[in-house]
Amino acid sequence: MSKLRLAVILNPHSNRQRAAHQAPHIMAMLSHFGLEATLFQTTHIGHATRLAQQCVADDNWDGIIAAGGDGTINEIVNGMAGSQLPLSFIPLGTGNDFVKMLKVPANNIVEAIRSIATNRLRHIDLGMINQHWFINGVGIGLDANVAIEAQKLKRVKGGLVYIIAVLKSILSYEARDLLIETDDLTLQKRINMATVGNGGYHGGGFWITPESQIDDGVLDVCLTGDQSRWSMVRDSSRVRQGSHTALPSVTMLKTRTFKLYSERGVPVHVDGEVFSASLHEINITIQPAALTIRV
Ligand SMILES: Nc1ncnc2c1ncn2[C@@H]1O[C@H](COP(=O)(O)OP(=O)(O)OP(=O)(O)O)[C@@H](O)[C@H]1O
Repeated sequence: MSKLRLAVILNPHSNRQRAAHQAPHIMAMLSHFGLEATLFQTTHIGHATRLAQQCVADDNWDGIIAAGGDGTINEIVNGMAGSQLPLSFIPLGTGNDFVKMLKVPANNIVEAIRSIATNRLRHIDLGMINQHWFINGVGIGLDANVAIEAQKLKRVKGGLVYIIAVLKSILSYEARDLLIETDDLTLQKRINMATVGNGGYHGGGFWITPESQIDDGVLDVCLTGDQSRWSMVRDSSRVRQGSHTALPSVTMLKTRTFKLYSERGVPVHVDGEVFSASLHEINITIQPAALTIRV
């Protein structure tokens, strides 16, 4: 069998620039495992989308490897829409939430590449929010405020960023009155946080939608009602274990469509990156088996 030709799209900026140092090791390991790879490094926000579009148009590759975190994967997926080209993952990000659904080990480049070399293909679902693809999830409200706060913490490293951002958001975010429509119901409720998951882990390891499967054709939704700041702090450890779903303040739903209207704008993150500081209308759908992955 001829060697697989793979385009590696690496974001040197991932995990506070730590990813930049990994490029030589990644290329050496790809070669070690018999893969023919070419490295493309992103130079600016949005560049991974352009590079992925170019790879699809070239018609010269057997696949793309996303070397970065969830934001990089999101940009690449948005450049690959409609393509059959398989996507693989070398997790180099801060949260690396999406790959937790794949058992691809974070911080272990050798194991990630060994797994790519086994050449197993899978079809997975993608979500779409207001004409933009997502692979892992959308966070609305407090969850998105966490992403906005995390962006501001330029000097803090690793997982600590998310812990500080979560605590700051719990102290400052005000719940909104939302109108939500799913496949089966219409809800009018004061909501602190709404998470719409294709994957199950969000915000750096919080297992917010623990029943999520990336190939089941449905979105899992977690709605958290208005609650006291103390109960939010108390419950956050339960969210890490996914045992929050039975709490009275939590509503879990499954749906293929999710619409939201809010008079007061809500902050939104998509795959962990800030999408908007204030949206009044959100339209989310699931596109079953929209992406081929090689993992
Ligand atoms: N050369 C670059 N300089 C600055 N920002 C970049 C560059 N290339 C890409 N980016 C932006 O960096 C963002 C964050 O990258 P990424 O998600 O890979 O890392 P992370 O935030 O550390 O990880 P995670 O999302 O898993 O927590 C991407 O959404 C992308 O827009």
